[in-house]
Amino acid sequence: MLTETIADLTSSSTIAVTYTITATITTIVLLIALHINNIRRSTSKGPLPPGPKPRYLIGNALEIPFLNASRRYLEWATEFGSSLVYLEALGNKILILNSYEDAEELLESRTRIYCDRPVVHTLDMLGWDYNFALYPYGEQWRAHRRVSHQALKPEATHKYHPIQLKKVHNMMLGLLDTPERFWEHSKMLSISLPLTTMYGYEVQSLDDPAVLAADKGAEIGQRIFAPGGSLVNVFPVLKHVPWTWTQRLAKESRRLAAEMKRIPLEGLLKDMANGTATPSMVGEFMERKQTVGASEEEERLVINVANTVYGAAAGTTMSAINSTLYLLVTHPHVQLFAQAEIDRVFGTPRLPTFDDRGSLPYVEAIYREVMRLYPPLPLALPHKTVEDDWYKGYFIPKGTNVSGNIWAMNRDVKRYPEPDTFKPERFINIDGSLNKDDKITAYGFGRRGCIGKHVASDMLWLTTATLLACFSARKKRDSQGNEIDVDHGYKEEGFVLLKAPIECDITPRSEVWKALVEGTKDEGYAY
Ligand code: HEM
Repeated sequence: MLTETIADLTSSSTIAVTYTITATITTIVLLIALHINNIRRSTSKGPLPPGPKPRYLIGNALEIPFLNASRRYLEWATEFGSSLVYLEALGNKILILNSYEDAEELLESRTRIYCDRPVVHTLDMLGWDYNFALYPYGEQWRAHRRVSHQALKPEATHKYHPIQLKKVHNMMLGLLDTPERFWEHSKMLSISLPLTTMYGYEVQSLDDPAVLAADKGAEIGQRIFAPGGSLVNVFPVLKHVPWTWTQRLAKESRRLAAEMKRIPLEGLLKDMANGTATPSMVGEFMERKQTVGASEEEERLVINVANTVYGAAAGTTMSAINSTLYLLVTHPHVQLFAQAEIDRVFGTPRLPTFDDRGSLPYVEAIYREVMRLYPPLPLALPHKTVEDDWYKGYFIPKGTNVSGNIWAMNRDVKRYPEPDTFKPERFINIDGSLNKDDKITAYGFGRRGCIGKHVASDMLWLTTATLLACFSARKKRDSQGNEIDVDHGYKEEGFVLLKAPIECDITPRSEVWKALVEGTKDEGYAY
């Protein structure tokens, strides 16, 4: 007993000593590296773009915003009179592009230089090494992007139309039953669509184990990725130190990531064995594997893509749908105008289909304007330069993390007068047709731009058109008949822009529209 206790004490004191030595060496190495970096900064190959003055050694580490970052960067752009804003934090170089022209030139025309991603040191610890959206530029990223391109290219997206129609109709049925739970219906649609298209997996409720695993995993990821969230982000060597807070969370995250893969895959294999599988990307691959064979590497790629898509699609889609409802409720005249367009084009009531997209320019303009005003990822995802570059007389060092500030570029008063006002008509010509401003910056830029943008665009358009056709959404009224204002809050935490839930009345436009929605129950109501 005594020997065991002594052995325990000895091993814990050995660990403590190892930990202290590692931490001390790391700190010294880092201080030297930061000092060298400081010297290099002042002897760089040209002036760096303007930005807040860096402090000795730590640079702008104390100024990097975590909450509402895109707005803070726009303020700096105004303060320094420059669309380019440059910061440095603990050796990390950061460039923010606040104008569309800069993003177009650097991230699109010079995409070869700007197509890398910053290294995320906690990626493998978290079990997120499947997520190719965060991969550095290189062969692994290219292989994953090729697989996803096959599944998500414009010519392939019509495959998903029947399932998108069914899921949107399911959401409308949910709104008939429990309109006050709009936020849950929107989450259900945003989550169930990628799981169905990738695995043929039908989510039954928001308590589905695959959904819970993904939700909890994303929450842990947010905590660890957040600035100051984990010291491993700053001192990668700490990855190897056991029994830390990060290690404990990372272990749980790895378990959840494994569950996220296992649950839908097992469901798919069972459905295939029973002959009940619905078409899906992983399902198609598994069939090919069973008939003509496929390597383990090919299987790894396909499963990685399926899980990346799930993570990339759910939060972004939900953000856009929630903004759509908020903007329609707060702009009733826009709703009425769109409904008049739908009634005029349809003649008699019927549910919208994808074939209607070209005939409803005002509905299209609403989609464009929602994405302009509230881009779901206001700073997109950071790119990284693979070599030195020069632009507008400034030097942009190799290894700089470059973010396109979509929030700021969409508020450029020269391109969009009254930029904070929701005005779908800014996309409409005098003759009622759509103008040529169809580049939706919300999907990002260049080679790293959103690969799912065609699927996302179809989904968001259909949801907007069907919601407008079937329902009216209005502010609630108090007992005196006065309108109750909605919560106008937004929170930009980490990468995603989140709309605070609003309370409103969502009612069918008439008994005819209600009957049309009810008629979709035959398609199969999943929740
Ligand atoms: C409203 C919906 C969506 C928005 C606003 C959105 C936006 C974005 C943005 C801004 C990026 C980063 C682009 C950059 O680095 O310049 C991105 C990347 C990505 N998106 Fe989306 N996205 C949406 C939906 C989807 C969907 C539905 C899918 C899949 C079906 C998807 C898959 C991806 C993937 C895989 C990447 C990483 C691309 C890479 O690094 O190569 N996204 N998205």
